Order: sequence, then C-alpha cells, then structure tokens
Amino acid sequence: MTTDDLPNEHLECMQWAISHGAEVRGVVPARFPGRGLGMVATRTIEEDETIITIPLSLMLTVDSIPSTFVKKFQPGTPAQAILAAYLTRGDRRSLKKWDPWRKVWPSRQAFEDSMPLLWPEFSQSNSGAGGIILPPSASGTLETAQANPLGEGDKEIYQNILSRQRMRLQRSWEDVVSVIPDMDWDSFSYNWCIVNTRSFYYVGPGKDDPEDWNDALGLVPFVDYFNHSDEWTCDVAFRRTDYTFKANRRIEKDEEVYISYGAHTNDFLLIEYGFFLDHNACDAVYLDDIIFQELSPADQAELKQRGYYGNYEITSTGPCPRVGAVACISYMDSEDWRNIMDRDSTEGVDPQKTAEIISGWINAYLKDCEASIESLERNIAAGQDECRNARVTVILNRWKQIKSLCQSALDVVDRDNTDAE
Ligand SMILES: C[S@@+](CC[C@H](N)C(=O)[O-])C[C@H]1O[C@@H](n2cnc3c(N)ncnc32)[C@H](O)[C@@H]1O
Repeated sequence: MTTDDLPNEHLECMQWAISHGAEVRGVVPARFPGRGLGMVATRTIEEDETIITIPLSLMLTVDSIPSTFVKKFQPGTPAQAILAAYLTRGDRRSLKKWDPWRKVWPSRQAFEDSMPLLWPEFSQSNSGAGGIILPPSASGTLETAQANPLGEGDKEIYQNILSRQRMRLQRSWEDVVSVIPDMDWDSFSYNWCIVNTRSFYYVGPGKDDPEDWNDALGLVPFVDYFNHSDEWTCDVAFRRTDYTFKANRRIEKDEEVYISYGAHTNDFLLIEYGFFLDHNACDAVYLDDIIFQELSPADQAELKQRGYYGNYEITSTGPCPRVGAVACISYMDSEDWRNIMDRDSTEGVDPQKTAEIISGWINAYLKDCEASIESLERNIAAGQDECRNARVTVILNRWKQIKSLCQSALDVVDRDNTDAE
C-alpha cells in the first residue's frame, strides 16, 4: 500500500466530496498492487464506527441528471444506458460538477486490459477466436457438451455471464443510438463499463425495488474507491437519503478497507468487474451442461415442476443438494424419488450409486479443465503478443482455480461415500 506517491488528484477528489457534504473519518485512497486504487485506514478504526457518509445529493443517478436529458429516452431504457449516455454526451456545464471525481476513474485501456467484454477475441461471440477458452460459467459452453437451456432460480446470473453482459451492453447501445444517433461507441462503452464496475444499489425516493437489480443502480462518488473482498471489513447501508459505510470489525492502521460487491463467484467477478480473488468463499461452478445431457424429457419436466431444474452448483466443499436430487432421479424408481422429495424418505436411495454418478459428472468437468489448461499453455508458449499473452494467462489461472475446486469437490464426494460404507 502506498499513499506517499499518490497523485494529488485523489486527495482533491476526497476534498471535493467533503466540500459537497461527504463525511470521511479515518480512510484515504491508496494504491494497492494488482488492485489499482483502494481505501486504507489512516488510524485504528473501531468496530461499528461509521467511516464514511455520502449524502444522496452527491450521487449521480437517473434522478439527479437533468430531466430534459432523461426524457429523451423511451420508458424502460435501462438506468445503466441513460447514465452511460449522460456521461458521454450530457451537457458539459452540468457534468462539470463531477470533474474532480471523473478524473480519478480508470482509463479505457484499463478496461480493455481487464474486461473480456472488450477483448478483441470476444468481439463477435463468447467462444474466443484464437484459442482463448473462457470458463463455462462465463462462456455458456463446455467443450464436451452443447450449450443447454438454463434452469430456473437466482443462481442463473452465474451462468452464461458474458452473453448476458453482452446483451445488456447491446440493448443499452441500441436504446441510446435510437435517440442520439451520432453517439460514439468507444466513449459510450467506456462509460457503460464505468457504471458497471462502480455503481451501488440505488432506488429513487418513493420508488419500489425493481425486479432486475441492474435497473437499481447509481454512482456514488468517492466510495467507488473501495475494492471488494469476500471477507469485507466495511458494511454499506443505503438509507434512501444517504449511504453509510461502517466497520464490521476493528481495522488496524494501514489495513486496506474492503466492502462486498455481493456473494459473487470468481467467473462473475472476472466478467463483470475484470478481476477475481485468489481465495473466494463464494466461488462455484455449475454442472448443468453435463447433467442436462443425461436427463430424459420426463425427468426434465418433473425437475422443472419442482423448481429443481438447473443451477447444479459445486463448490470446494462439495455439490449442492440439487446435484444429489438430480443424481437420484437418474436411477431411482419415480415413486421412490418423489417420496424422498416429499417425505424425506430414503427408500431406494443407494448412496454409493449417487456418489458414483456425481463423481462422473465432476470428472467430466475436470476433463474439460485439463484440456483447456493444456490448450491455453500451448497458446502462451506459441504467443508473440505480450498483451494477448497477459489475457491468456488470466484465463489460464482461472481454469487452474476451477480444476482445484473440482478436485476438492470430488474429494468430498469420495470421502462422504467412504464414510457411508
Ligand atoms: C469500484 S472500483 C474500485 C476502485 C478501483 N480499484 C480503482 O482503481 O479505481 C472496482 C474495480 O476495482 C478493481 N477491484 C476491486 N476489488 C478488487 C480486488 N479484490 N482485487 C483486484 N481488483 C479489484 C476491479 O478492477 C474493479 O472493476
């Protein structure tokens, strides 16, 4: 961590926020290797101490930008599209207020380096040209399986992540160019990424929470310096009039202070934010594409009706209960299977068989990992272009993490099976 060589613009940004009503106690921006800027404690911070308060008046949301600009857009245009359009083509005088804060944002090059969405390999599709193989949760495809329809449930955002993101950007772009035809793509996509990586949850006064959380966002100056950790030390509370940032444990002087961007998998962090964590308690991958191949139409219908279709998650601590349920349906008598689902019966369950089926699925995923790792390593060895090699290395490291997650899950399945014998 270093604050000594911090360019003045960061302290000016903090002063600007304070002069517009922000209260800042015990933290300043600082540079952290591999994480860009972040927030550091300048003294010991006690548990429950409020370190920052940001008034609503400082925020940049669809409610705070000139209504003449917002009114140009059709109802239903995503907030992210309107904000990115405003940052790109809003009235210069009204935008000037935000200059000290915008000055400290990352460059477009930083996004081009870190966000697969902007990598040339993925400009057309999810399966990168030139051999960059994205993890299945990001690309929506396994080498060994055709992409299948997704299941149901709140975990869906963690699959097909790049397609979903590309669709959101595409839709934003179309909505915006239909109103501002000479919008510049490079600037717009840059500002779209800014909103994507630096927004907070925001719902305007008197409004209900929208169905899609992508529609509930706003930019909150200065606190967008906070980096993410799955062991965050600062809780964020949105009270509709302000945001408060409160330490959830004692923080020592010179420690980086983290918030949580959500309980996200590493593939989600990679695609949506352009980084992933070395250790992430929320990391997971999904066996859907492998399992879907083996399900009969009747089993699919039964699983759908019970809300058990898809989102077959594995973590380093083993498979989720949905995986066990779908393994059982593949060999059990229908009546017995319904009884385990409805009455917690164990009649007809063969734990060894269940474990063998699950191990087979995880091993199929592992095979894909190994093939991808080999191919990416060959790709790096043959590559001449340094920037491209850096991109391939990021993805290779992610595949290695996935391989180790699968191996841990496999160990858990094998151990549980041995214990049951
Ligand atoms: C809200 S900004 C945080 C401030 C940012 N680091 C900066 O330099 O302006 C979010 C971005 O910070 C980076 N980031 C956040 N948490 C990180 C972490 N734990 N490790 C590496 N990069 C991180 C990612 O580039 C992400 O898109």
